[in-house]
Amino acid sequence: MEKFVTLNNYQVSQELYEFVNQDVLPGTGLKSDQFWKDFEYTIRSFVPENEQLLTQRKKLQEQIDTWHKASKGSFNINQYKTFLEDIGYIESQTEDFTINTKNIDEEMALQAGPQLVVPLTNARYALNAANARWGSLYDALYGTNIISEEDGADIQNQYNPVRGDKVIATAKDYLDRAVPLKDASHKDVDAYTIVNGQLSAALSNGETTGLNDPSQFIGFQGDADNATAFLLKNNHLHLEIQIDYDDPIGKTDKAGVKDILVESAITTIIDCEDSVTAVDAEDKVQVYRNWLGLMKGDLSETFTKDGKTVTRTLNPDRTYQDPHGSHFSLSGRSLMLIRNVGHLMTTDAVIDENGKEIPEGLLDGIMTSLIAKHDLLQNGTYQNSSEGSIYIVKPKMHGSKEVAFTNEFFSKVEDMLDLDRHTLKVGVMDEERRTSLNLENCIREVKDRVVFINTGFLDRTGDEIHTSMEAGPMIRKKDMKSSQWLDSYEKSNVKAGLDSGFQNRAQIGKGMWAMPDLMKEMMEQKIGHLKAGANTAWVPSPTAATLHALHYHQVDIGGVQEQLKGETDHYVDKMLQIPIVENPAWSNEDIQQELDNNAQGILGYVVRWVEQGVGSSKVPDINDVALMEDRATLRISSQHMANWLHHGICSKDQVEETLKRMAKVVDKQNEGDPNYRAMSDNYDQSVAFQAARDLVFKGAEQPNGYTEPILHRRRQEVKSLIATKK
Ligand SMILES: CC(=O)SCCNC(=O)CCNC(=O)[C@H](O)C(C)(C)COP(=O)(O)OP(=O)(O)OC[C@H]1O[C@@H](n2cnc3c(N)ncnc32)[C@H](O)[C@@H]1OP(=O)(O)O
Ligand SMILES: O=CC(=O)O
Ligand SMILES: [Mg+2]
Repeated sequence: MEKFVTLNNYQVSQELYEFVNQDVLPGTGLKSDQFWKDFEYTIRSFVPENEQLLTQRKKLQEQIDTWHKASKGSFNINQYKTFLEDIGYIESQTEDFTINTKNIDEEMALQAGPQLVVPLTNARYALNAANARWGSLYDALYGTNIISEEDGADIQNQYNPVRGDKVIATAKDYLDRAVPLKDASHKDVDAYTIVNGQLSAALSNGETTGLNDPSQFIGFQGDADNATAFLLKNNHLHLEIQIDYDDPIGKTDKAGVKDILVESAITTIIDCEDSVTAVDAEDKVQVYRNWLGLMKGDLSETFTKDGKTVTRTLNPDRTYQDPHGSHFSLSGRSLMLIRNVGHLMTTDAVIDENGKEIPEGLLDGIMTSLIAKHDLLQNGTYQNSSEGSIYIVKPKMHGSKEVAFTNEFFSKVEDMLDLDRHTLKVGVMDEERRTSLNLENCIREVKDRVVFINTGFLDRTGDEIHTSMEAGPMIRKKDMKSSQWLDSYEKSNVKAGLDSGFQNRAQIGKGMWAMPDLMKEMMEQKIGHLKAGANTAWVPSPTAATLHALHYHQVDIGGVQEQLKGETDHYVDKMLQIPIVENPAWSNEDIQQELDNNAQGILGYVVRWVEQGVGSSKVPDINDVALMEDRATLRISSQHMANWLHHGICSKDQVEETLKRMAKVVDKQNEGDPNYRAMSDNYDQSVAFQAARDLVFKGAEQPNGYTEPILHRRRQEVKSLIATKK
C-alpha cells in the first residue's frame, strides 16, 4: 500500500517525497518547502488545460468517426479536407518564420550522426548507451550478419581468425571511403607514423604516402614517435586507428592495428516513455533515480557477464595531443536527451485534494528538469551539455495547441527551478497525424527552444489506423511502409524542418531501425534516411550506432539539405490518402497470416510488460525475425487487429482462436525463462493474456489507439498480486 505525505493540498508518495528531498534537492539551490509549494502551484495551473486538450482530441475523433460513417461509399478527398479544416483538425497556416534556439550543443546542431534510444529503467543498458559515443568497429562487424558466415567465417565460441580477417578487410574498406590515403589502400599499410605533424603511411611496396586530405589527421594518443591511436575526422565525426603490436588482433596486423574506434551514438535518448514500464510511484522513482545517476555521473551497475563480475560506470573523456603537441579532449559520452511521457496519462505518485491523480507528463517535466539542474550547476563528475541546456523529448503531441501548452509549461518550470528562459529545449516527436499535418505551426510554438523534429513513424502508423478506424479496413501492416501517406509524411517533415531554419542548428531526425539483429539490411537501407535529408536517425543498440555512423562518413548531409531547401512540393493532400482497401480480396490464408503475426507480436511483448515489467523486448515475428517491440509497435498491431475485426475481415471467434494459439507459441519461446508464467496454462487467469485481449477487443475505443491505459491497469494488477503474496 502506497504511503503518502500530505503537503499543502496534495498528497505526494512518500517514496517520491523522500527521494526528492534527500537525493535531488541538495545542491540545486532550492529549498524543500518552497519547492513543494511551487510544485503544487505549477501543476495546478496546468491541469485544466491538460484535460481540455485531451477532451479536444476525443471530440475531433468522434467528429471524424461520424463523418466517415456518413460518407461510406461516397468518399471525396476534397470534401474530406474541407471537413478537417472546418473542425480545426487541419489548422490554417501562418506566415513564414525561422527558429531561434540558442545554446545548442554541437552534437545537436552540427554533428550529424546516429541517435540511440534506451529504456531508463535499465541502468546497465542506460550506462551502455551513454558510453556508446565510441564503439569498436571490429566488434560491431564481427558479431553481426554484415560479415557472412560463408567459407569458414562462422561465429564460434572461440575467436575465428577466418572471420576476423574478413572483418579487418571490411573495416579497412570503410577507412578507405572515410579517410582515404593518396593512391593507396589502408590494407596496404605496413606502419602508420607521424612525420612533420602529418599522418604518414609506409606501404608494403616500400613507398610512403599520406592522407588524401591531410587535415583529416587531428591528433594522437601515446608518444608522437610511438602513437597508440591516430585520431581522424571526417564530416564532423571522429574515428581512431588504434595500434598495439602486443594485442591478439594487433599482432596479426602488419601495421599493428588492433581496432578502429568509431564515434558512434552522438546523441542518446534516455527514455521514460514507450520503452519502459513505469506504472506507479515506485517505478517512477526508479526511473528518476537512474536519471539522477546519469546527470551526477555516479550511476553504476554490477552484473555478471560471461562468468565475470562487471561494474559499469560512465566513461571518462578521451584525451589526445594535436599534431603540434597541444592537449585536448573529446567527450567520452553521448549527449543525453530525456524523453518524458506525453499528455495522456496520469500518475498516482501525486494525488490532488479531490483524490485525482496528476498528469504524468507534468510530473516528468518538473522532475527530469530538476534533476538535470545538477548538470547545469556542474555538480557531477561529468558535464552533459557544455552549452547549459536541458534536452527534453516530448512525444505524442497532437497539433500546435498541445505544443504551445508544452512551451508554456516549460517556461513555468524554468521559473520554479530558477533556470534562464529557454534552458529547457524540446524535441518534438512528429508522430501523430494532427502534428504532421500542422508541423510548421507546431514548430513555431516552440521556435525559441526547439532542437529536433523526428518522424516517429511507428506511433504515427498507429495513429493513422486509429484516426481512420471508421473509413474501412486497413492495408496489411507490411504494406504501410511503402504507402503514400507515409512517404509524404517523411518528406513533409524534412521540408518543415528546412523551411523553418533547422540546417546547422537542430536535428531533423528519422525513425527507429526495428530489426536489431539484421545489421546488413540496416546498412543497405538506413543510408536512405541521410539521402532524404535527415541529420540523425534512431538506432536500437550501441552496435547499430557504430555501424550506422559509417553512413554519415559517406553522405555529406549539408549538401543534401542544401539541395532539398526551397523544394516547393506540398504534401498535405498526399498525407490525407487513407491506407484502406476499398474491395478487399485477401485470401483466408493472407488474413490468418496477418492475424497470427500481429497476435504473436502483441502477446510476446505484452506478457513481458505486464508480468515482468520489461518495456522493450526483442520478439520474433512470424518469419522468426527478431523485432524491437515497444508500446508504439504494440499500438500498430493492436489497432490493426481491432480495425480488421471492426470491418468484419475476421470474426471475434477467429481472433480468440488466434490469440490462444499464438499464446502457446509465445509460451514455447519463453520456456527457458524461470520467471515466466505461461499464458496457455489458464487463459482466464493470465493477466497478460487478458491484457492482450483487451488491447484488441477494446482497441477501437482506446484514446487515439494508445495502449498505455490497458497496460498500466494490468501491470498494476500484477504488482498488487505480487505484493499480496509477499
Ligand atoms: C517507437 C519508439 O519509441 S523506438 C524507441 C524505444 N525503443 C527502445 O528504446 C529500444 C531500445 N533497445 C532495446 O531496448 C534493446 O536493444 C532490445 C530490447 C530491443 C533488445 O535487447 P536485448 O534482447 O537484451 O539485446 P541483445 O541481447 O542483442 O543485446 C544486449 C546487449 O546490448 C546492449 N544493448 C542493447 N540495446 C541497447 C540500448 N538500446 N542501449 C544500450 N545498450 C543496449 C545491452 O547493454 C547488452 O550489453 P551488455 O551485456 O554489455 O550490457
Ligand atoms: O517514438 C517513435 C515512434 O516511432 O513512435
Ligand atoms: Mg513514439
